[in-house]
Amino acid sequence: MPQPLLVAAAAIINEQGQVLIARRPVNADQGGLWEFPGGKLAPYETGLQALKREIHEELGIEIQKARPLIRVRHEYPGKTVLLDVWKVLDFSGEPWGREGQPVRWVDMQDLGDYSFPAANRPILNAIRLPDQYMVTGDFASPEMALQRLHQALEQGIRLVQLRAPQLDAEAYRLVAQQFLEACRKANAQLLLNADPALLEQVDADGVHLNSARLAAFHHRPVSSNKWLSVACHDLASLKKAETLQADLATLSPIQVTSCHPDVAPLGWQAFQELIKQVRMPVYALGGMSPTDRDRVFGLGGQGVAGISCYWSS
Ligand SMILES: Nc1nc2c([nH]c(=O)n2[C@H]2C[C@H](O)[C@@H](COP(=O)(O)OP(=O)(O)OP(=O)(O)O)O2)c(=O)[nH]1
Ligand SMILES: [Mg+2]
Repeated sequence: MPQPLLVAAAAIINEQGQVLIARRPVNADQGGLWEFPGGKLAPYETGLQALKREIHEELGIEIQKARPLIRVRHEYPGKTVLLDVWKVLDFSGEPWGREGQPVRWVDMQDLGDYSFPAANRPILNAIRLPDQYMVTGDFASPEMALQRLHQALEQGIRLVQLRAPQLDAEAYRLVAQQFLEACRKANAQLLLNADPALLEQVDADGVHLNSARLAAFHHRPVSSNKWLSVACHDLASLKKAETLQADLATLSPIQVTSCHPDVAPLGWQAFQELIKQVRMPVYALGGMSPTDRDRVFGLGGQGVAGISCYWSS
């Protein structure tokens, strides 16, 4: 494999939740396209050092605090880049295009209106997805499920997967419809762990494919304006998720879990090694707690997914 060109780039988000993008010069590589500000690492620089230097040079601001968001390796004809993208949590100054480049604050939902380099698709997904992903656990009645959903939404959960293998298709549809209404009111996103065709009846934000469905599909089963989430357990399933052009994946079990106590966990090192090999936001699932998020960021993951840590009475 060719040595990639190392590039640090910043996802800078303001108090209104808008993202800062800049336009690349027309005569540059990927010229005329929009980008996340940043640039090449100088020799002996770490990603964060390069980020701070480039952002000061290009935008005139000082990064106070940032955390890793996603690392994307991409092969362009004649050039391989490894984009080390950071989420800026605090900065001082007012950004402006110091090199004459147009810069613009863009609403999250409008990012799709701009053309970015091909490498950027996973970055755009990583920016739009939260760092916690709740998967529903057991419930005795739809009322109980809704009550638990409300608790989780109150605690800040903004991405929900309705997993209910105990329900038949009709019962699942009814609960999904109620979940969708509750999620819409809370500005949260709902993914259906169900046949993707159900999206025609329940207009949720996307679907999550379990292992059986992942194996059954050969093409992306949902349109590009819906999320495609995939359950992965090893490199083969992550690669299959990439083939389906999935937007996000869960990788499990990372630790021992109460729901699958007999399955050997992957552990943190395997989590890091596996996600390096795909271009997708990946959530750590299995024996997680919200406090594991910083560790997950450091290893290149999107955040934490869980049943028991979010779905509790
Ligand atoms: N900064 C940035 N670069 C990106 C993005 N997406 C993407 O494919 N790239 C590619 C384009 C380039 O091949 C490479 C960045 O290199 P660059 O030449 O812009 O780096 P630089 O800012 O140090 O530029 P320069 O000082 O050498 O002119 O990464 C992105 O979102 N932001
Ligand atoms: Mg640059």
